[in-house]
Amino acid sequence: MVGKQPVLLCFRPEHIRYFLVENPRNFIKPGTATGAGLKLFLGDGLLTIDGEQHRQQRRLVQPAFHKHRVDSYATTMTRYAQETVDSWQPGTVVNMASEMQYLTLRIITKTLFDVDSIEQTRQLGRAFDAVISSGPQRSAVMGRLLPSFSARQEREREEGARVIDTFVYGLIEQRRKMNQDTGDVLSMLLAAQKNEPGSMSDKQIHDHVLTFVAAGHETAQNTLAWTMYLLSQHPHVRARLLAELQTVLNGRVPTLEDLAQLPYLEAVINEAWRFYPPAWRQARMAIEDFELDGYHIPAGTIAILSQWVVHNLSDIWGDPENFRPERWDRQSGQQIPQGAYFPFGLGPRICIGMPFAQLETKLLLATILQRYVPQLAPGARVVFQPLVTLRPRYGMPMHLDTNDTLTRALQAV
Ligand code: HEM
Repeated sequence: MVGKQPVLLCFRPEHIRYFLVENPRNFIKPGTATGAGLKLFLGDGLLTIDGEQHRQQRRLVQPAFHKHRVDSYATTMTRYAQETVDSWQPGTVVNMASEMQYLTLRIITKTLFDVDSIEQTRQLGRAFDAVISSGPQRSAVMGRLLPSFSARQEREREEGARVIDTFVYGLIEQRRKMNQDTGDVLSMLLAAQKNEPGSMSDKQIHDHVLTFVAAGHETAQNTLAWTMYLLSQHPHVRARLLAELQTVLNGRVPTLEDLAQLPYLEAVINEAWRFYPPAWRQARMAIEDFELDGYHIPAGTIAILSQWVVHNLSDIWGDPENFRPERWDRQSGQQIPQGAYFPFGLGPRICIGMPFAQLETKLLLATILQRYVPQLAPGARVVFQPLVTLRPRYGMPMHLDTNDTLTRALQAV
């Protein structure tokens, strides 16, 4: 019990399957019932609605995330990644967490909403930081276990939320005035509003836009920062990855077509998602009583499902403490039972942005590593901050070694 709230901690793959794949209709997101947690910030976006409303809205927005559509974003992703890399100076230290936040925010606002303003992106990044840093305080269950935040943090959160709201409503307004289909997600939402009266309120569009921007960059930025950290701590893995990139790309910018030739790149990112899952826990609340493992569990119970824990079970993974991309090798890798690995969730509410994130993280990492081999800066403190996502608490200061290091790294193996 947490206070008067019955809570169930579920840490086995079969439990993950039970809640997410086999019985999703008996469970809702706790925040949608209590109005707490992410619901406070994201309102009625796809992440924070349930039942029939969720099924209807997911059907409406799904086409924007089909693979062929997402694939068409590849050149924007690599172009922006190159611009970021061009802005760096060899031999300096950058905070990789905020660099990746800026880059992934730029990509999401450009690809999904056709917005490209450097100043606006920086401002939005700061606003999201302020809002997300105060996230757990308001979460339905976890917030009660964590210390309260100060009045100053609360003011910063409110100011952050205001900046984000102004951006989103401004975007909708601007697009309405243009009255033109630009083929992006926002056009699709506005068209649905026009063609299917009652399907989409203005507030609903606002909440979708906000959700896509928030969910679409926060998790990807963490993936990239953690993956670069892991590579800097595992020179053998890094050397093998750099060798693959050199063989296939030989210094040129990666394209969509190249990705099929880069299986180790994919394995490194899959392993990073196992090791440091950006979404480290999910929660579900029972609508009706249910039976699990012979126990009768009452309606209203909140189940916490944790990627962080399940991705580290030694009877499943053998050596979970080792960062070992080889376990993802298609021929010689491990057999992984369904429910043991779920960085994007599972079942009907699996992350709608998964194809986007898979494409983006591979292209960005490959583009960056063509030019730089980032090393953790001396004296950097790397500490987890498990908020809505798993963030590095003090950022990720990294020294930008150039590709000469590549030769040395390869020789070191
Ligand atoms: C590494 C990147 C990402 C990770 C690890 C991730 C993880 C997740 C997880 C675990 C869920 C399920 C949450 C739950 O059911 O409780 C989810 C849902 C969702 N994600 Fe992602 N995500 C990522 C990238 C993205 C991107 C790029 C977008 C949008 C462009 C996005 C949009 C969403 C949305 C809208 C949902 C709600 C889907 C629904 O309930 O129907 N995510 N994500």
